Amino acid sequence: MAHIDAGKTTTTERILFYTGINYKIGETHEGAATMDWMEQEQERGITITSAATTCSWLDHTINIIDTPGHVDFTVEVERSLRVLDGAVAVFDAVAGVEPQSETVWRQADRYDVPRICFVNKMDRVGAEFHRCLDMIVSRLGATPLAIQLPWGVEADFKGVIDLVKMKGLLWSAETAKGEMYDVVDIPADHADAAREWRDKLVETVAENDDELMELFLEGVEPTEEQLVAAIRRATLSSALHPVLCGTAFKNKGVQPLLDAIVAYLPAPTDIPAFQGHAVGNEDQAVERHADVNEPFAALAFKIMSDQHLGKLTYIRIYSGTLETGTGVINSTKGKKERIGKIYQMHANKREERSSAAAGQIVAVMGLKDTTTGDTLSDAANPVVLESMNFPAPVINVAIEPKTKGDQEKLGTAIQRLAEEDPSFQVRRDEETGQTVIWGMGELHLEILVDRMRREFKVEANVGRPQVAYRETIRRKVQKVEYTHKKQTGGSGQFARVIIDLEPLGDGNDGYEFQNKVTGGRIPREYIPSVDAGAQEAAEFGVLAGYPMVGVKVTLQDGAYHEVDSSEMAFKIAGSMAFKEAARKADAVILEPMMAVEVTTPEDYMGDVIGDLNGRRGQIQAMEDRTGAKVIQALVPLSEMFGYVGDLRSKTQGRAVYSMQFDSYAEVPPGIAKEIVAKVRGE
Ligand SMILES: Nc1nc2c(ncn2[C@@H]2O[C@H](COP(=O)(O)OP(=O)(O)OP(=O)(O)O)[C@@H](O)[C@H]2O)c(=O)[nH]1
Repeated sequence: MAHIDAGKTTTTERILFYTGINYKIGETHEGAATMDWMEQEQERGITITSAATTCSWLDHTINIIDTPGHVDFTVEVERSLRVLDGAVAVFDAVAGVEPQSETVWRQADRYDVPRICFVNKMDRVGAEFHRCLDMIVSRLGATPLAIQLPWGVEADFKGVIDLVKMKGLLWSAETAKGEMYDVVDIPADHADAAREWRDKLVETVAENDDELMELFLEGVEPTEEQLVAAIRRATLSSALHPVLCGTAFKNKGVQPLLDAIVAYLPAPTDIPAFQGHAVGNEDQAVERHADVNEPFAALAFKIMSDQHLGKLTYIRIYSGTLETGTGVINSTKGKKERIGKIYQMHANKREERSSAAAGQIVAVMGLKDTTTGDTLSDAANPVVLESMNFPAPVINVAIEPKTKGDQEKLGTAIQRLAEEDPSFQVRRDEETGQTVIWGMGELHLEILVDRMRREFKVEANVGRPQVAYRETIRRKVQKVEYTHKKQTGGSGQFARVIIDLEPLGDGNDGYEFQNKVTGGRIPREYIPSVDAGAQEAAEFGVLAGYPMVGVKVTLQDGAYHEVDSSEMAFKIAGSMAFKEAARKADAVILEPMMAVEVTTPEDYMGDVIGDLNGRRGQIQAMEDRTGAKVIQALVPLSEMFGYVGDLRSKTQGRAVYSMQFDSYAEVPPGIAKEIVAKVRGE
């Protein structure tokens, strides 16, 4: 996991090469990386989907998921962190801890994933290992544990000083692919630093591990075995994060990284328990362990449609075993599923297996109803494992098929892509008849549209990206009454409802419904219809057609008619009452705010800040970073379109920026008016 371009894919390619999976190293900038197998990934040199692969090192099986760094694909990181037991955070030795590395670090905190750090690109001009250590402290609030020091830097980077073994690891032959390195005595010019940092290492570990502390207090130098065991314990408890360095591109430092993965990151059996709950009862905890003798339980974390095979579901097996042709239950949805085939995946290649067991990550074919986040379990012993969080999409675009034929293909494409990607949503605007697709950012939507064209042969006109606004209310309104009454020919329609509508508050962006009608004033069977009607109305807001979030509907009272009432009548009444109440409750529009970070030479700082202010940005912080200024600001997404070009021309291409979603905030009244007027075509 890392910020974009830190070198995750390059490092993974080296790993596949050294572990014997690949015979050739695929370079990302040549479009040949195994892990970036999608056409779009190879063209753009970035990772979009997280490919899963399996390799073996020192008699251990390692499952790797190479995740994307671009913030638009954060959902991929989320699901990977949910199913992996450990992570390697890759940093660029020049840029250090960048904003997206901070985000993924926090995601890993949330899932309590132990991590080690790899400071990559030590060969680049400006590389600084120690600054990176400092930034791990200042930006991530974490405790780095340097278990290596760089041996040389930039063009002179030769290898690493191993502070655990107290040896030098030297890659001497630049032409070879770094398969061989020599273990030598620490060179004299690095001896003092090595001693100093070795002492620091032992001290830091001792502070976080009682066993080592005892030795330390007795003044006994720990053996290599004792030290490794103590580092492992401190890493598994996330107290410390071992830090290594190297240059994946120049083939130095990757094998010791693999050694460290085996030595310090957890095996499934190191995890005390995997948490879940009983079916239908979230309060009743159920635990699973990495044990083949326990009942089968697995989490589906990714769906991929393969043009030849159909739907592949990636699962992480937590307990028990799974065999082809057997039945399991999707305990999240309460549906039976049959396991067609089981594959061990190597990026987009696969090997068929007859069974798989606890600890493994495999793809299975034949599942019908399972979507990302669902638990599959033994039918006799169902459990629902903790699922994952998915962020809300912040941007949308209207898409219009060119011909009738394209219309059908578009439907299929959208359905398949939405199955794969939980951060991709679709809505049909009832009034305009337009299909609107929602995603995480411009790049995300661009890739989706591109995939529709290439993989599903859909020709379509695509509108300009729009900000995904939302609506909410500011105050509570009580006893809003609506009566739906219609007399057309035969039986009429009658339904009366009285509702309260209030903000949920506390940043809660959900929807809640409570029924307080008693004494049969509205028959039981009609209550869900009122709820459904209100939800349908909420989906299209009352100001500008955006989803209304953060509201609670309380059904207080109502009336029905023996003959003329129906579910439909109550649904309409629910919907109309909701709209009327929302209009009275001071509805407002919310807009996504982005956390923007700009790194610029000092000369342009004034221009950059002025420009951000002009975009309604609020400057949050400014700091120095080796010859440059870093500006952090909160800016509405609607003001950020085209920022790439503007920043480039204002700073002669010398500033860079990154941005990610931060929160939703109320749109100032003047701008809200403009948004409403635009939607209404005024
Ligand atoms: N100088 C130097 N360049 C490197 C090194 N490692 C990777 N690169 C280059 O940095 C660029 C980005 O590398 P990737 O491996 O694609 O980075 P990534 O983190 O996988 O990027 P995303 O998946 O798009 O987030 C490529 O041009 C690599 O060749 C390194 O150790 N030194």
